Amino acid sequence: MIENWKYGKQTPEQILKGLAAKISVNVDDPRFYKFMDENDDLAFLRNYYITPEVARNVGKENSFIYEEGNEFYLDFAAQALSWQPKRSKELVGELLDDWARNSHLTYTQASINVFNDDKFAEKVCHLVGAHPDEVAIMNTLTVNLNFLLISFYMPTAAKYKIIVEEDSFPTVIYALQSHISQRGYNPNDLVLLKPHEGGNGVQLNTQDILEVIEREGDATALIMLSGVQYLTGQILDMRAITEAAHAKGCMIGFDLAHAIGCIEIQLHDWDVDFAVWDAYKFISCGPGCMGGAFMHEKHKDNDFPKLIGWWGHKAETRFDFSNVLDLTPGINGYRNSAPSTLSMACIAASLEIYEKTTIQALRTRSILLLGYLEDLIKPVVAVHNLEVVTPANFAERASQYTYRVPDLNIDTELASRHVQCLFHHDFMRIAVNPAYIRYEKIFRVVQMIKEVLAISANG
Ligand SMILES: Cc1ncc(COP(=O)(O)O)c(C=O)c1O
Ligand SMILES: Nc1ccccc1C(=O)C[C@H](N)C(=O)O
Repeated sequence: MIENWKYGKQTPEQILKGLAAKISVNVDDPRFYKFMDENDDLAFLRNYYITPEVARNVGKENSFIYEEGNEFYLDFAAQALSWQPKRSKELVGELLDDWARNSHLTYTQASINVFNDDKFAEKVCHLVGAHPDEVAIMNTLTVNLNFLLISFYMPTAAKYKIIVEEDSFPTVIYALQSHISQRGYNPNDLVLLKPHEGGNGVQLNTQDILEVIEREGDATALIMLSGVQYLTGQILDMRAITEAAHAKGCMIGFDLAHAIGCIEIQLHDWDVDFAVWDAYKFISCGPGCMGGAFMHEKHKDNDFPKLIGWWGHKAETRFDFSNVLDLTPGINGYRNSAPSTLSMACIAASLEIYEKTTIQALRTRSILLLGYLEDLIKPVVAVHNLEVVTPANFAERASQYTYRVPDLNIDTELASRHVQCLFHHDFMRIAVNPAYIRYEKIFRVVQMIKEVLAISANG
């Protein structure tokens, strides 16, 4: 599942221990995070982002993150929104200036962005392991999912079910149910993948999924899963599941919201039928920014039902304004409207950063950062008897660490310490953006969690 782990059989724990031994300290010693931050090949990347700051002297003098010179926020909510690239404002500003100066879209620099949205697909495709013409930059995740379900959910009397995770992000369930109802089937025709029995009540197991596909596949039209499960950070084995889906004649799609920018993905080689993502999570393109969609090139000339608009017409003749459609083959034929140039400017700013590194390098950094977090937090969660639901095997987890905090009201305490992470029910989810989180920040967030849990236990 992990394609390019440069450390052979060593776990992140072993690597970190080995590095700490080299400078004769323990992993939990502050000298270790200093050493790691000073010797980090990707440390330069964070300079391309604006560090969130707020007014400093708001009290809490006793807490050491408030020392002069320290960054204020401890940002671990990359699964909702990531830092702003410095270039975003510049590029959006250029666009706004251009718009102010020129009254007609075709005379502005904006037009260059709008008319070349194909160029953006060329830059994004390597993040999902696709060919350029298998990727379209368009809409937002749920909209793309709804568009693609029109094509990829084609139920028949004998083959009409959809397999999906029980703990899927709700939008996926809503979208699937709406399609099932519209085609006259029953929303209960969703086959829900349950967490592994005897496991921690949340994690899935590849073997279980393959068994469900074996059992239900003949009556199943579509399998729709996450690439990375949003609650646990678990990576699903997209290659194995896709193979099993196809063996049963099912279409398969993935929600990559928490996967893009975090893990290595090879949609083309794995033969995935379609995938959708948004761009405001790990890849920092800004709140509500346009996302993207993938459709395998084998479906390029499909005659599936689909929704069509003028931006799907071939670019060369789109502006002939003929009423005779000449559709762009592949996923780019699914584009309906002219893209949002403001979104494009933000995407451009973020992609400039991704061009300075590789997804393999980011994944390696993310594994080590998460390994460090795990090393530090293990004793803390053990003391409080909290259940970790992120896979213990580093190859099976993306860039998030989750544990359950039943009956512990620690979210407001953490927020008041400017720790940003996400809470869902009793899940506490700490997401680490490998593009800018430093080892020091991880050290500090664990200190905060320790402090807050101690208060909660005593209170
Ligand atoms: C796993 C997952 N899928 C889908 C979405 C919805 O994305 P959008 O708001 O772009 O439709 C989110 C987050 O908002 C998500 O975390
Ligand atoms: N778009 C948002 C707007 C507001 C608050 C959260 C979100 C999220 O994206 C939640 C996230 N996707 C999650 O994994 O819970």
